[in-house]
This record gives sequence, structure tokens and C-alpha cells, in this order.
Amino acid sequence: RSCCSTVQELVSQMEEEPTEAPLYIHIETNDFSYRRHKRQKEEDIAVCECQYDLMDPDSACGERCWNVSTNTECTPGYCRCGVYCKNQRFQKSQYARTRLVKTERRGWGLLADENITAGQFVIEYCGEVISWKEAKRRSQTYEDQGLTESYIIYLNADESIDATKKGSLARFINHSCQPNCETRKWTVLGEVRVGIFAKQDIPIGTELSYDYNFEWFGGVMVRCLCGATGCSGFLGAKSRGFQV
Ligand SMILES: C[S@@+](CC[C@H](N)C(=O)[O-])C[C@H]1O[C@@H](n2cnc3c(N)ncnc32)[C@H](O)[C@@H]1O
Repeated sequence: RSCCSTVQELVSQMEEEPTEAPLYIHIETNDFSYRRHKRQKEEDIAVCECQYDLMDPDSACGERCWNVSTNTECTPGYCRCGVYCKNQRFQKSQYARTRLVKTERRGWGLLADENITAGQFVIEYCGEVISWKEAKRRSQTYEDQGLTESYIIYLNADESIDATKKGSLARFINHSCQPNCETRKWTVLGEVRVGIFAKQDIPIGTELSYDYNFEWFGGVMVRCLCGATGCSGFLGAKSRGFQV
């Protein structure tokens, strides 16, 4: 189980071991048990024009890369920058260092465990990729089971990501009406994936947050405890999950 460990195993590696660690299976790529993983056709591979120049390390796929400008990762073997390509962050799980904490009134949360710079890729929101219909069914089941935390977010018009039972540490990022991170969709080897990116410089030790209003599938109505001025009052009050 090189890529999968329970959170108990992860927590036990931390210096201060919190009590009652949450139960879920830790994964670092989306789970496609529900449908087949799409196979990228060769003619669909987006190839950029970047070429790595030893004298100019910034020449490897960066801000000016065509693929970066369209939120598409380069495909290994098709990028002339080879091992120097900087545009394979999801594929290489190039996450920022983060740490799990128990917050006072919002359950678990995730802290920056290093200084994070504006625009940096923080972590991928991984979970089970399921249909919108299945997301609706599971959301009701979880609610009936008395689960107060909700971990389902939108992937696209037809599909959602459910990190309730299987997910990455991104499942612990709480909502804020004045967040320091945001979600962004990237196309990686033909599949759309969701990343959490820093909206601003985030000092080490700061709790990470994003606005659930845009991506959250919702669950039971939860009063927002983010404490921001202009707080919308409830979690995901404007999300599509509450409007359907
Ligand atoms: C994706 S989980 C976040 C991690 C969660 N705190 C945990 O302990 O696993 C979303 C849930 O966290 C809680 N939550 C997140 N942000 C919150 C906020 N601003 N105010 C109150 N509860 C919040 C809610 O119960 C929500 O359903």
C-alpha cells in the first residue's frame, strides 16, 4: 500500500498525536471504481512549444507555456522540456507541506506547514469520481446516517468527487467566506482534476480555506463559523447543491 494509508498511520507520524483521528482511506489520485479511467487519444495530446535552455532554466514550461495558459498539464514523452518540464504538478503530486489540526468548532482543518506563495499549487482534492445522480443519492444516505460533515464537490456538469470514505488531505480544508485558497480545474492526461491553489501568500501555521460556495455539493445546512466580516451565514448557501 505505497500510496494508500489510513489517517491513523499519517497522524501517528506527527509529533503531537491528536486523539480520535478521523477514519478514511488516504489516496493521492482519484478513484475510478465507478467508471473507467479515460484513455487519452494521441491526437488529443496538447503539445507546447517550450524548449528547455540550460542557460535559462525559466525556459522550461512555466507561465508562458501554452498548456499552462489553458490549465492543461504536459504529457510525459510529448514535452520537449523532458524532465525539466514544470507543468506536471498533479501528476507528480507536487503538494505544499501541510499539517492536520483539530479546530475548536469546525472539526479537523489543514494548516500550511511551510510558507506558501500566491498562486502555488497546494494539494489535489482527490476522492471517488461519481456521477451527479450517485452524488445526490450518497449525499442523502450520508445525511440519513447522521453525518454532519460533507465531502462531495463538483467536478463538472455530470460528475462529482466524493472524499467521504477515500480522499486526500484536501478533504480537511474548511470553508471561509474570506479564503486564502481557491479551487481550479486542470486537465491532466485527458481527465479533469481539482486542485487547491493559494490566492495569496500564506505564512506557515495558517489554516487553509477555500469558498465552498462554488464547488460544494452540500449536505445538511451548517451555520458558518469562519468568522470573516461579510460571512454569508451558512456553508455553501449559494452552491448549486442547495439550488437543485
Ligand atoms: C470538507 S469537510 C472539512 C473538514 C472537516 N472539518 C472535518 O473535520 O473532516 C466539510 C465540513 O467541515 C465543517 N466545516 C467546514 N468549514 C466550516 C465553517 N466555516 N463553519 C462550520 N463548519 C465548517 C462542516 O461540517 C462541513 O460539512
